[in-house]
Amino acid sequence: MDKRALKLRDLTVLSESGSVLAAVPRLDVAPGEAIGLSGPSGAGKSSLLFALAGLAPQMRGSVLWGDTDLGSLSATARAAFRARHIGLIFQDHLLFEELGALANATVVAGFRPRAVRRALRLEAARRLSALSLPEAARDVSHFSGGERQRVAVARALAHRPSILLADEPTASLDSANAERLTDLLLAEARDAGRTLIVVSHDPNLLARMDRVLTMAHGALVNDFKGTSRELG
Ligand SMILES: Nc1ncnc2c1ncn2[C@@H]1O[C@H](COP(=O)(O)OP(=O)(O)OP(=O)(O)O)[C@@H](O)[C@H]1O
Repeated sequence: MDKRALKLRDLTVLSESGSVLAAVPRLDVAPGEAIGLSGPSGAGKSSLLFALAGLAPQMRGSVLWGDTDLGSLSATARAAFRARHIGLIFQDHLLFEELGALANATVVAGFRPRAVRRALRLEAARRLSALSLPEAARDVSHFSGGERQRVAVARALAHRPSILLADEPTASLDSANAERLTDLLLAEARDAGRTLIVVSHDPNLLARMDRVLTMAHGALVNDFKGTSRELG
């Protein structure tokens, strides 16, 4: 079954101590849809995005990518699913400062079988050079904000995932770099038919998504696709 299709059913995302961070009774995302997730600070957007990657501290209910329910998998099986199907771009990039761009972009290789690691490294190197990044071996600590963000994109895409999740990818960029990154994310999603879900406050980015979901107080309050639809 197509892993790019997302179904949430009675999802509750909880903190380590059991407080509710986000609750979504029902949500369906079609394969290849580009979704923006907006809403005020503290609304639960990152918590929901992390749950979609199987990284919530705790959760109840179902996060179904195709026929795989992340909630029913062990932590090891969730990590394996992520390494195969999900590309993640974190807020503030979360790069390993002491490593070069290529080492950062191929971190996921450690979670994949030996047989696919070489292909993955080649793909990461190809992407870095296509993104015009400086010397792949140089520590990323010396990179500019835009360059760091491109390393994060190369890392998210090196294993050719069918799902791309990004948490405020343009937050630390100037407007020209933000627009370039939005172009890149949408091209990567559309060219390969990837499902793209992006948490963002950036109105320019949100305006270019197929559909924008708005959250408040841990709940989805609006689902906008061409014509606004208030959720009951
Ligand atoms: N692990 C956790 N334990 C306890 N509280 C948490 C945890 N993670 C997030 N929170 C709290 O849950 C709320 C939602 O956080 P979240 O990061 O999901 O919001 P957000 O909508 O992404 O906000 P922002 O736009 O500021 O990034 C916040 O009040 C946050 O402090």
